[in-house]
Amino acid sequence: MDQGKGNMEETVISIRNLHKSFGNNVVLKGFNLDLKRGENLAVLGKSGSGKSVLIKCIIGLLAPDGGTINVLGQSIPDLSQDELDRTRVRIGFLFQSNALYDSMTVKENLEFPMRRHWLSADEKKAEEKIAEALENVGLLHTLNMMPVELSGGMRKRIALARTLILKPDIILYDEPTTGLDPITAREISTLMNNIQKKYNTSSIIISHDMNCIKITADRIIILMNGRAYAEGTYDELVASADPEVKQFFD
Ligand SMILES: Nc1ncnc2c1ncn2[C@@H]1O[C@H](COP(=O)(O)OP(=O)(O)OP(=O)(O)O)[C@@H](O)[C@H]1O
Repeated sequence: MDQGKGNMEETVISIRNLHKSFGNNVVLKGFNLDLKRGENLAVLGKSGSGKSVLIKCIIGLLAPDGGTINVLGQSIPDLSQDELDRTRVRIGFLFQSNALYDSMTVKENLEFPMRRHWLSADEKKAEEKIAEALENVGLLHTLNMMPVELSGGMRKRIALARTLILKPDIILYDEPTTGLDPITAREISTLMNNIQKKYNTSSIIISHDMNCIKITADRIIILMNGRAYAEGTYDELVASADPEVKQFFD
């Protein structure tokens, strides 16, 4: 792991012995995870293995049946709705479904999270934040454009800029490159790394795109049978002789 990325020792998410079932469907059965400050962690797993359930438990959308989930020093299942909302402001999401509002300009789309969290009533400061976020994704010139005028890759960048507006400590990426051509997917992956370096953000990346994982992940956890089955860097896991691990890299 790159030790030059800041204080790698601070743990921003710690999950221990997480259990979650839906009726007889046992999804998570003793899952553990630690995410360090400034780290990009990829979670790999087959379809239906529980990656989305894990993310939903982390942001308090699903209550676990057992175990502990600590995010930025808070025990998520024990928080009141107000406390949960305050913690969620520090977590950015880039989900596949994170669509832009088609009836709003890029600028208005980026104002949206600030308005929702009643941040930055000062118009000038808000404009500076929007410009900084757009500069980070190389799209300052799109400020007054409508989403329909943008390509898929540009829309993804704008969605990422919108996530950056609130300067999150943690970014959760769910399939960030799905639906993009390989070149654009690589550009988004590189951008994810640039943002990680610039703001020392910590990320959990859920993706089936092994190129994206190779570019972005400092560490990978393979979620299988409800547990963290294997863990390591891309290079460590790609060299594994375990057929269960190998199948992800073939
Ligand atoms: N709200 C829910 N109620 C009942 N079952 C659920 C619920 N959410 C998820 N599940 C079940 O939990 C299991 C794991 O689902 P999950 O969506 O986390 O998989 P995933 O690893 O994210 O899959 P994919 O890669 O296809 O997105 C599935 O069997 C799913 O049917």
